[in-house]
Amino acid sequence: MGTLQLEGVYKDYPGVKVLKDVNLTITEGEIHAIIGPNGAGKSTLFGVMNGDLFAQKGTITFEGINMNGKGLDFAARNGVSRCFQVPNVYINLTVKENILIALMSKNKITRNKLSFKTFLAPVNAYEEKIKEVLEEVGLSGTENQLIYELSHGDKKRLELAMAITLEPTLLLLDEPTAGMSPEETSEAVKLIKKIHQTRNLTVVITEHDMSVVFSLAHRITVLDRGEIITTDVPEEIKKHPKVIEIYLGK
Ligand SMILES: Nc1ncnc2c1ncn2[C@@H]1O[C@H](COP(=O)(O)OP(=O)(O)OP(=O)(O)O)[C@@H](O)[C@H]1O
Repeated sequence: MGTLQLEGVYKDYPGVKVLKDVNLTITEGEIHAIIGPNGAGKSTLFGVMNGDLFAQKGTITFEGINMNGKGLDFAARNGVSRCFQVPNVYINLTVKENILIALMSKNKITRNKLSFKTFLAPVNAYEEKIKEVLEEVGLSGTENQLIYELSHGDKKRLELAMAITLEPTLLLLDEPTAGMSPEETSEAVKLIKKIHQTRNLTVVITEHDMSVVFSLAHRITVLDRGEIITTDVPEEIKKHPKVIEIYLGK
């Protein structure tokens, strides 16, 4: 459970070759960080990992299931959830309604199959679950707030709540602390650690903030111009010449 395998993966956009022969195993239960300079292909790699993007060559399997290009819904149904750099939340709805949408999609209830009355009915049934998940991410009491009233950090917490509502075994977090204040960043690190532990998850993050990477990751993969330079434990990564060149400017 929870192992993601990429073998010989190539991903091009029209006229741009991005991922080149990517071979990577994300091991069950680890927190694995993907780092690299801007444009290295980190977001593209994420898109390929959860089937949002189709890799022209290679295989992507999660728990033995082929994920390549199968789409976000397929990934979510098979235990893979993703949070985006810019929180992917419904801005015209309340916090509670956002969680409700995630819960309903998990239970395959689609709005167009239901009358408005029955669409609203599950709210009561899910009330307890909504409360629990908001408490888990530190958003208790915000149920009826509209999204524009939330701080950036709280929008990220809400997106995380929506992702874990889907009960994934693999959670992909694309720059989980981007745009956060130092206080929000340190809270986000604590929250990711807690959720990883209590939910027994495999987690992959991309992140530019090396203090976040080194406080979270068990293993780190360095990506440069679409190629994996190395995958190793943090102590070794800190000594790697390419990492020193990119991140410490030497
Ligand atoms: N939809 C697209 N069409 C064409 N080229 C794209 C597309 N998306 C990304 N690229 C290009 O692919 C390369 C890798 O982009 P990607 O966003 O994956 O890198 P990244 O490492 O996540 O960068 P950053 O750290 O800036 O977010 C870049 O050269 C980018 O311009």
